[in-house]
Amino acid sequence: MMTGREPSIRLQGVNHWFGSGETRRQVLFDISISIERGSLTVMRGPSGSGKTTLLTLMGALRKVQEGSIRLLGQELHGASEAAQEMLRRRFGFIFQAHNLHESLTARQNTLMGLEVHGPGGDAAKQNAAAVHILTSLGLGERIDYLPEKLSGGQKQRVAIARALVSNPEIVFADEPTAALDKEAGLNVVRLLKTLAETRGTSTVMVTHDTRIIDLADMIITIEDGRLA
Ligand SMILES: Nc1ncnc2c1ncn2[C@@H]1O[C@H](COP(=O)(O)OP(=O)(O)OP(=O)(O)O)[C@@H](O)[C@H]1O
Repeated sequence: MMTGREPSIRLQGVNHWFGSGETRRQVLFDISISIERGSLTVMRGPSGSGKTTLLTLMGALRKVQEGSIRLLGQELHGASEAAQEMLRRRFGFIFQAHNLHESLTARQNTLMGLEVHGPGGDAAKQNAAAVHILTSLGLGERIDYLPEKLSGGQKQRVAIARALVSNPEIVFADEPTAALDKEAGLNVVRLLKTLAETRGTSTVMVTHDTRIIDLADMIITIEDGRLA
């Protein structure tokens, strides 16, 4: 369990390689970072610098090759697939390909974010949580729309609702506001900030959006696989 003082995420001496033999190439070099509970951390850097690789390592979506990654007090390096899966259930992921189910409405897609926690739970409460989060993302009028009736930015917001409806302890996001206009993008960040303050949710986000960078508690800049 989370102790009060342990950071949400702590990396020490993380190195990472892709490929094997002749084509083996190091893409991350000696990364050490500590991310506090309830903080908004922005990761930025040039294309190909290693941001997505680092984000997926932190999210327990990729095997740790060298170094230590502690998430919510648990060491990832050497952890079993089952242990990693248990951790991932405590996270929300917002990636660019929103992968909504085309046959499900915004509400039903959002409720899918609760399915990973297994059956059970109070259906009325779950529905209220889905409606609440969709409304706070400006989709109150679109709750029962199918994705085909939504714009790219609206679909993106449904994907964000799905990632947040379970009250994850850590949110990992890769350019979550890329498809959104200025106002919608700021709404997403305000929502994440509110979750940070009220629930201690930590967010790690890859973004180049300067308006979001201004709101960050910590900025991580990666260049050629190294912290700059
Ligand atoms: N599966 C893979 N196999 C081999 N090389 C990879 C793989 N994934 C990424 N790379 C390489 O690792 C480096 C870091 O990639 P990564 O996607 O982490 O960068 P990025 O900073 O997220 O880039 P972008 O901003 O363009 O998304 C790049 O040189 C990339 O070509």
